[in-house]
Amino acid sequence: MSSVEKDNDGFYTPSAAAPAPAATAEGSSTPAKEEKADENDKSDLINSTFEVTVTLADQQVDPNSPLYSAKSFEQLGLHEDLLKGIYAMGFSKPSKIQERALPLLLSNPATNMIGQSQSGTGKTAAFVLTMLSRIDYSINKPQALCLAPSRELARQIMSVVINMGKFTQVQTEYAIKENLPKSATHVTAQIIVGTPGTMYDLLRRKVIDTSELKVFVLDEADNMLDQDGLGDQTLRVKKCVLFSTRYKQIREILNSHPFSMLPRGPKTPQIILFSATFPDHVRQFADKFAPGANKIELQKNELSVDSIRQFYMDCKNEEHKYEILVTLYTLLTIGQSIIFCQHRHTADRISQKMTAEGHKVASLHGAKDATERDRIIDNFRNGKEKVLITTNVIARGIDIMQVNMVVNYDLPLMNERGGNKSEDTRPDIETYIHRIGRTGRFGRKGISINFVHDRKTWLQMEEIEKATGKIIVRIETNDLDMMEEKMKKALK
Ligand SMILES: Nc1ncnc2c1ncn2[C@@H]1O[C@H](COP(=O)(O)OP(=O)(O)OP(=O)(O)O)[C@@H](O)[C@H]1O
Repeated sequence: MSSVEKDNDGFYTPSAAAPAPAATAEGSSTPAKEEKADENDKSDLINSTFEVTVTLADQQVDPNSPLYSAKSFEQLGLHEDLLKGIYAMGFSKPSKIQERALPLLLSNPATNMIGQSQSGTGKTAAFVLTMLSRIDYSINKPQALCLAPSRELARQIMSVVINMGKFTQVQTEYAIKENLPKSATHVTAQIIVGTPGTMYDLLRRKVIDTSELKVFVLDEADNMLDQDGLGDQTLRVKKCVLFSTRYKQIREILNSHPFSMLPRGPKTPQIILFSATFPDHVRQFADKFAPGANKIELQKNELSVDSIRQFYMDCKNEEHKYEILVTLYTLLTIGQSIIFCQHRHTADRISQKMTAEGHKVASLHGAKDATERDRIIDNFRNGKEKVLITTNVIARGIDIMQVNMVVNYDLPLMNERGGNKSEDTRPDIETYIHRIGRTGRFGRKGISINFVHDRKTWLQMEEIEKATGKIIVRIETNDLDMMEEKMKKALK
């Protein structure tokens, strides 16, 4: 049986086991430290720094900023090798979520965590450092699994694991389509990062043995647990994991004390859930998924960072939306920008049309094959492409500092989440928050522009404004100079 993997842009595609590929440059396997560092240089997934206008006022010393911390990384009890990795990445102080979460994540006995913090505030480092801290480097067995909703995000997380762990002996593997582990029977890597369908497939076929598992992370946890999203597949992964650890516990007890009583509760790995959003309907489920968790939560009015200025443009109709986008092209290429559409075919259509008219844009969505997806996102990451037209597939987690503009060509709607809600035209508030969070990373300035073109879309935007508590300012579409001036001012 081949499992089914659901992309974040709402489509199911089979994730049958593909033949194991040769090791790739993005860290599908990391046999030796030297090789790893070298591979990193080549893949350069998170290091591109071209043309970034960093306007970081020192938010890390402002107690009201999500980037603030009263502590240093040394005070968080991290191993020296990890401190070296952190400093090599250019981090000097922890952010608020790192300062608050890491002591809880690293304390013993290990306790589950449900952590919420705005997009771009450093959640990845918090869970990556936990994985790297908890594994026993002398054991060549999987000890930390991390699930993410898209292959792009899984690759990015892997890049952080490899960079932060570059002074350790960590070995890593992917569980994503077409980057399957080199060994078809037995994974020896300690950290595995992947998407839930492929991870489940590898667990089910016992290619991944989780009897030594210490940490189980869900990044973008609300999306990973949502029954309209990836919830079923994530649950299956968890069941496999729990079965395996419980089985090992029973075996150990019976081997040493054949007549002893079995302990009541199963010995489970530490479960870590992180996201910028935890809507009410997922919160209860998250509590069950990560029982007894320490919690770090945001208030509803704190969901997005203030450094992202939000605008809207009144378009006359669908065709006018396209015209405005083309008019914006010069502004879109000042830094880098991501244009979000509702459907794959819209993303393709717009990008084909703009390309034919001489503009340089790329499109990315879940219908493209894995190699092409990797090539497109890597080109965007290293600045070869400046404008990316896409679907919700990269709405979450993708961290590219140079992105200073996000355009919601179509507003995100609940019916894109899947299920049978094709009539549901309510705005998808969480996806909106994640989409605009692709800009304004770690204190940078960014702007988001929503296109509205009729009463329905206007009301949807109003609902978003109410739910997020942030004002969305109108920009005139017929005064180009004023538009440019307003937008440049917002980015200063
Ligand atoms: N302490 C730090 N000092 C400097 N930069 C940091 C620090 N922590 C994280 N960063 C950088 O901030 C950026 C955003 O971090 P990260 O991607 O972990 O955010 P996130 O909270 O997971 O966002 P999202 O909700 O969008 O997934 C990254 O480029 C990361 O390298």
